[in-house]
Amino acid sequence: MAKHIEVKNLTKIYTNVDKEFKAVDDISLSINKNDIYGIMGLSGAGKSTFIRMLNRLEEPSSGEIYVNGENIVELPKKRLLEYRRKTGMIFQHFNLLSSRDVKGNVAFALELAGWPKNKIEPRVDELLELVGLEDKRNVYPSQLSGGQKQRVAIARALANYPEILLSDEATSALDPRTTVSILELLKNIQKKLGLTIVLITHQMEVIRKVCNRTAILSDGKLIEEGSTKEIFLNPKNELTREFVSHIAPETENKKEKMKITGKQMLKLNFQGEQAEKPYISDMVKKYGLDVNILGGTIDELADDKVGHLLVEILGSDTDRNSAINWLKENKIEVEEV
Ligand SMILES: Nc1ncnc2c1ncn2[C@@H]1O[C@H](COP(=O)(O)OP(=O)(O)OP(=O)(O)O)[C@@H](O)[C@H]1O
Repeated sequence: MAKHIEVKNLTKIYTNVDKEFKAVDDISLSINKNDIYGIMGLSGAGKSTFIRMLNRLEEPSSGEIYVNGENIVELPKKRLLEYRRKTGMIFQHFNLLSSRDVKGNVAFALELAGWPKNKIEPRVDELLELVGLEDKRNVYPSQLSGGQKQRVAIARALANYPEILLSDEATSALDPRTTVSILELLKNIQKKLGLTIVLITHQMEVIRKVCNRTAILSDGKLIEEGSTKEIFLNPKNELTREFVSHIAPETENKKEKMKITGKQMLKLNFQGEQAEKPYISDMVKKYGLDVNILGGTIDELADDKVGHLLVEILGSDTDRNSAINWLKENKIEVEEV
């Protein structure tokens, strides 16, 4: 995969009164071309500061950001403007101009970029079709729903054929159903236009639905990074585990009880097609065991699925061990919890 954005030791220090505060603390990561790269963290983790440094709406205190191999931290003003034009951005509160109608809002980005007048209208029509708003071209933002406003903002962000789209909590102000439709739109335009999308969110659902790679931030630091599949399948950090919690509260109680009674609970991690195959019933038949199923989930990811099952396997130690080995031979991860 070709690297599109490479961030090296990026740090942002704010000075409040005379105290220094690291909002982003020495983050290094790589984003490939055509990724939908999710950055997740709690409020105050540094997500906004991080993404705003990617187009230098925020100036880094130190570190480098290579985009197609060029360090954009060092870009002179004119080149920075050009780069920003090729890096669209959408926001939680849409940032539309209330005095302009839908077509005027989209045209604004083209006017700023110096497009000739006769080329603006056909491009606006093309963009409105792309986001499904052809019939709203003469409507003002105050007459639009949140989802429609975000579609206008997306059309505007795509106006100058960007290679990168930055999304700053674009679905946070939307209801769940509208969130899904905007995420679907992002997924479609990514494919259609070959974009690289970087999005920040505090919702793991957003990551699950659209992102192929994910970074988790906490207190300005990168605490985990990898394919979304790996993060859902095998979260390493405590906080990531919490975000991807596969274990319902009642199962947590059972887990505590089992600890007290000395019983062993296993977590089985399935991926892709495995998540739908009847491994447990096959294992029961093969080894003559009993299995107590304590909980389970299947997470549908953007382009894959992962499943988790919490079980207690009842039988002799030898049969149990053989069954566990058989699961492992079938490439199912088995974890003692
Ligand atoms: N201009 C600023 N001056 C001082 N501190 C700031 C400034 N901007 C952000 N911060 C601080 O930096 C930290 C990270 O903020 P940031 O907005 O990047 O976090 P976030 O993860 O996007 O949070 P949220 O989801 O709440 O927006 C916070 O503690 C915030 O108070």
